[in-house]
Order: sequence, then structure tokens, then C-alpha cells
Amino acid sequence: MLRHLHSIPGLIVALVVTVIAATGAMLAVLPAWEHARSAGSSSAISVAGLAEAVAEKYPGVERIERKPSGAVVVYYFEGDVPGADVVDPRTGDKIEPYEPSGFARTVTQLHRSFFAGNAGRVTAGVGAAAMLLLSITGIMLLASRLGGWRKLFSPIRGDGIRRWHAELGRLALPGLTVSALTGLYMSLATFGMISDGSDAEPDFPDAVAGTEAMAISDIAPLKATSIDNLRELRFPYQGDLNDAFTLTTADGMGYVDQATGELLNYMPNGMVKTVYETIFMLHTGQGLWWFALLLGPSALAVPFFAATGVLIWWRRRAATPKIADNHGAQSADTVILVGSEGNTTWGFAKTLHEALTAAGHKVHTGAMNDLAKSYKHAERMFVLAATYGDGAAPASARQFLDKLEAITTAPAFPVAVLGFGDRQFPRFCGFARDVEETLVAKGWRQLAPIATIDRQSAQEFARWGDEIGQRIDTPLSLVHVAARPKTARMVLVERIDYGTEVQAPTSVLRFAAAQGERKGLLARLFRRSLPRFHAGDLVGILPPGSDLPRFYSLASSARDGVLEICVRKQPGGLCSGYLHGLRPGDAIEAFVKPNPAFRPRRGKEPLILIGAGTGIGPLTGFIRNNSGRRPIHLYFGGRSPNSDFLYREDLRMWLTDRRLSGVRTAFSRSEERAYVQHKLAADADVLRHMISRGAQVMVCGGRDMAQGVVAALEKVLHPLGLDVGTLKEQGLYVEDVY
Ligand SMILES: Cc1cc2nc3c(=O)[nH]c(=O)nc-3n(C[C@H](O)[C@H](O)[C@H](O)COP(=O)(O)O)c2cc1C
Repeated sequence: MLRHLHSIPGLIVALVVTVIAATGAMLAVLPAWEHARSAGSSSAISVAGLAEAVAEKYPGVERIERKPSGAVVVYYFEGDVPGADVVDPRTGDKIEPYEPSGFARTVTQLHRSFFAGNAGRVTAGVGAAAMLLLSITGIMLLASRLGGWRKLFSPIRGDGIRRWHAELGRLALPGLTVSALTGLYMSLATFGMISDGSDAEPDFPDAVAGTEAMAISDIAPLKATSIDNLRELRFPYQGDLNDAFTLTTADGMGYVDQATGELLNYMPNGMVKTVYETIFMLHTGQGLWWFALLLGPSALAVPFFAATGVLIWWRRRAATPKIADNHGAQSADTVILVGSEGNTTWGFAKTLHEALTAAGHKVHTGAMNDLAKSYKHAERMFVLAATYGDGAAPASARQFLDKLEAITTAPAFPVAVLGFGDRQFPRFCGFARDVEETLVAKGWRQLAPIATIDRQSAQEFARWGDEIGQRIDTPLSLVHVAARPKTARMVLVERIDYGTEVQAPTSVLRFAAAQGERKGLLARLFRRSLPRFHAGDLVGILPPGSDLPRFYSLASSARDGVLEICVRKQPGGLCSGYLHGLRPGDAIEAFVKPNPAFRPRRGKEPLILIGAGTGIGPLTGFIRNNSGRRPIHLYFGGRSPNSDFLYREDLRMWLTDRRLSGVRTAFSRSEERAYVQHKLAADADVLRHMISRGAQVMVCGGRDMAQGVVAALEKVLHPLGLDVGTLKEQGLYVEDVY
């Protein structure tokens, strides 16, 4: 709900808000510019002194205005021709003609009304209201994402665009809220919906002396007013003895009898006027030039928010499959919540949604992150959750457990959890199990105990459907046909083979984008390139005859010009066998899947890379891209230095050019019979030193190796009062384990 409140107005008014903010940022510089050009402080000069000097230099003076920047402007007539000059307040001498800049006027008009009169002014007002709504919902969203208001300033995780949208939002929020709130107030005042206090001006006095004017320098109220306090002094109409001076100061307004010097009908500013003046000052920076300079940069961030916000919305939309007949969360009798990262679980949810709809139910399907506090008409709920990392939540379910914790009363309807995972991972369906455990602990009724689906098995899903159908008295035939992922064709350009002598055939395979049939200039013009990816991301490969991708960690990044993986041939392995059979020139169908959780942190702190067998693949990608020469130490485990020492020559080269600071190897079928964890134990002091300097540990390889590494590092960390769990929480220990 909150997200819709943020994204829908955001999309509608992105352009309007961008124009208002960009022009606002330009206008923010003006008060400081005018302030720099103004004559400076003049508290010693009285309005009487100024008016006397001006009247002498400008016999046709109509009024004197003191601008918020401090500049004193005299408006006068020379014959019938009006003029305006900036004058020196001490002498009344002309400094320069007063000509407000055309640029400033154009930008101001664009800011206030888009050059479209009243319709434009209404649009600007709506824009200010939307900006206020976006600021408030944006910060509420961020607080809920970070786990509460108290964590509002904790580090923000996530990929580039989302993270920067939130980081910058947090910084710009105070400025944007002030600008939006004050802008909205001023818009409402423009349309008379809020009073600006100007209707409370004093009436012209019923009677004035009407006799000859006294010398201006002797008029007491003008003598008592410093020009710092002056807003405007209107002179009596020339030769009209029944007219009076009109004096407007920061505090109020009144009339001054030109014959007696008496202050008549003075009216101090009321509350409404004072509030308006303050809001005007806060919004425009007129009279508070440094404040405008603080607001300017916040406004400048708005075009960035608009662009990244639209991109985030678009990506989320593209990633969420369209589900027909999707009822609202509060009107549905059946709620399906989905936790997915790679989108395949959405496909299963869609099949379930369609079957339930066909059986006459009103079904709502949404992301687990959108768990509502209550569902008015729900009679049952299904939670379909995939698992990532080391039993962690997928992207569309990261906030689920926090939201669930916040619900204090268990609902009346029952819930069934269905986990999606892969038995090769140590924590098979670990996240779905955590969800089930929490639901049970919080007293939610079970519709059925948790069930699991291994590697997107359509058969297991159909069996689960049969069981659920019996429980809800609605026969469910769940025939799930997996959507074939969108792939690109890639051609094998190089392969290097290792490990046959030690019964661990392993190949480094390098692919380039397939170029199709075009030849010559056309081929050069329409050259296909590889998709964008980083080392450590995953490539999903479809072996012939299967729509179920197998994932491999990438050992290169797109800028290396090739897509590189390191594959060990598994006995009976469909995909690894297929890949090992490829010859240069053969093509595969593949797609890239980002894996931002397994990337080196930015910075200069050391990296400790630990990998065994093909696990060295992504680690070499990090080393190859280490152009900043941060210290990188690699621990590599294999079987025999003569057969499966993967990347041996590359490592030697990287040591020479200092992309790599040190390598430790451990071979299990050599004389030393060592594993990487033995080398870690032997290097305990050095490792402690690096970890206490903020080093990040990155582990890639098989499950057993990863467990051995954890055990060895626990011992290394113990004297520091640290453990692997703490490092993981801080993002200083990351794994890519299979
Ligand atoms: C990087 C990665 C990590 C994974 N980690 C686990 C895991 O720890 N436990 C598990 O059971 N499955 C794991 N899986 C398997 C996925 O949960 C499974 O493929 C699921 O069907 C994906 O659903 P989705 O496409 O909707 O995200 C992992 C898959 C990938 C690509």
C-alpha cells in the first residue's frame, strides 16, 4: 500500500516535479547572488535620512522599496516616464538602473505557473502536494525497509539504483519537505484558500492635517525606523496635501501625516501575516539567502529521484508476471504471497491462481513483501517462497519476517507454506522453513504442514495441489508448464582443460556473443554484444531438451569481453556433460542473473579469497578486475598441482603485476595432503591482522569445503572476540556455495 502511495503519484507527476525542483534549484542561487551585490548592512541609517536624501536626488520619487537582499530601489517619475534605480542608502545616489534579470523572471514564471496562467499555477500546487506526499511516503518506506524508525540511518543494502535512490532520499528529505510544504502553502494562499494576511491592512485615515508638509528629516516615525526594518515607503502624491506617507515595515503598516509627522492607523502584522512572511522567506530564501543555498541541492536531487524512481518501477513491473483476474488484497477470499528472486516461483503462483479462480475463488496474488496487517475477506493463505544464499530470503520477501513480527494477532484463516529450493544447497528451502516456524510460533493456523519443491519440479507441485485440493474441498489440477527463460546465443571461443589425471575433469570455458548470419558492414553495424554482468554473477544455461536452467558462477565481467565459467564434469551431469562436449564454435543458449550478494565491497581494505576446485572461477574475476591494486590474498585448494591447478599461469602473472598480493595453495592428492582450511589455520596471525583492518572474506566452492573454512576461521577469529556470524551480518563474510 505504502509503496503504491509512493510510486503512483511519483510516476504521474515525475515531470512536473522535476521542472519545479530544477527551476527551484536555480532560483535558490538568486538570493545569495543579490545579497553578494547589495550594499551591505545599514542599521545606522534611519528611514527619515534615506527618504530625505532620495527626495533631494529624485524630485519625482513615488516609493522606496528595500528588497530582501538589502538593495534599496527608488521608483520615480521623470515627467510621465517611470523609472527605477538601485541607490546607495547612505547618500541616495544612483548606483545602477534597477532591472530584474530576464532569466530570473523566466525561471520564476516556469517555476510558478509553467507559463500557463492559472492552470499552470494549479499544476504547480498539485506538484508541491505530490512532492510532499512523495517525501513522506518515501521516508516511511525506507524506515519500514530498514526495520523501523530507529534504524533509519543504518547502512542501506541493495543494488546500485535502488540504493542511491534511498541514500540520496535520506539526505534530501528535510530540504524537500520544507520546500514542498511551504510551496503548497503559498499555492493555497495564491488561490485564496489560505489567507496571507494582506486583507488585514489598515484603512487610510479619515482625516489628515492637510497643511504644509514638514521637513522629512524631522518626521519622528521615520526617524525611529531603521532601514533594515523597512519594506516600503510610499510618498504622498506630489502637491496633494491630503495625502500621507504609507510606511510598511517588517512589523506592520501605517500612515504618516506629512504635515504633523504623526503615525496614523498603524496596524502591527497579525499572526497570519507573520506566518505567511516566514513561509515566504523559507521557500524563497528572500531575506535568508544561506537557507536557500541549503535547499537548492535538495531540489537538484529531484530529477535524479524521478529518473531512478521510474526505472525502479519499470524494473519491478517487468519482473512481476502479469496475473489475470487478480483481486484486491482486501476483497479476495484466497491470498497467495510469493517470495521470488528469479521469477520462476511467480510462474507457479500463476498456475495456482488460475486453478483457484477457475474453481470460483476470488484470488489475490502479491509479493511476500506486501504482507498486509489484515485481510478482510480472506479464508485461506498460501505462501510460496524460494530460498537464496545460505537459506536467506529472496528479493520479493526480504521484509516479510519483519512485517510478520509486527502483526500481533494471528488471523482466523489458515495458511500453507510451499518452499521452492534445490536439494544441492545445504539449507534446502531454508527460508520457507523459517517462515513456517515463525508462523507457527505466532499462533497462525496451518492449512497444511510445509511442503517443498525441489528444482521447480512440476510433478511435486501437482502432488501438493492434489493434497491442498482435498483440504479445501476444491479439486485442484495444477499443471505447471515452466516458461522458458529468455536467453541469448553465445559461442564458445576458447576452452582450457584440467584435472583429467585426478578424475576431476574441469574446463575453463570462454564464450562470446553469437553474431548471426550478417556479413561485412551490416555485421559490424549490428554487432551483438554480451549482456552486462559482473564477476560473481550467475549464468543460467539451458542444456538441449530442457527448459530448466543450470546456474554457474561467472569468472569474468562484461568488460573482459568474454563470458567465462569454470565447470567440473559431474558423473551423469546433464548440463556439465553437455558443456564438456562443446568445441570452439559451438553455441549455447544462456542468460545472466545478477548475484549482488557475492561482490567485493568497495574500498581499499584487503580481500581474502578462499576457493576450492571450480570455486576459484569468480575469485579470478575479482583479481583480474583489481586495477586499484587493493591487497588480495588467495587461498586455493585442488587435488594435484600437476593436474588441476586452475589458472596457474594467470595467477603468476597477477602476482607479478600486483593485482594479487599472495597465493596459498593446498593440494589433497599431493604429498602434503592439505586442504585450504589447514592453510588458514597456519596463517592465523596474518589473517587476524587483515580482518582487524576490515578485510572482507569471500568463499566459493563446495559445501564441505565451506564448512571446513567456517570451522577454521572460527578459531582464527576467537582471540579477536569475533565470529563468522558477526562478519556475515556486517557483509564481511560472503559465500557462494554449491
Ligand atoms: C544463487 C542461488 C542461491 C540459492 N540458494 C538456495 C538455498 O540456499 N537453498 C535452497 O533450497 N535453494 C537455493 N537456491 C535455489 C532456488 O531457491 C530455486 O532455484 C528456486 O526455485 C528459485 O525460485 P525463483 O526463480 O522464484 O527465485 C538458490 C539458487 C540460486 C540461483
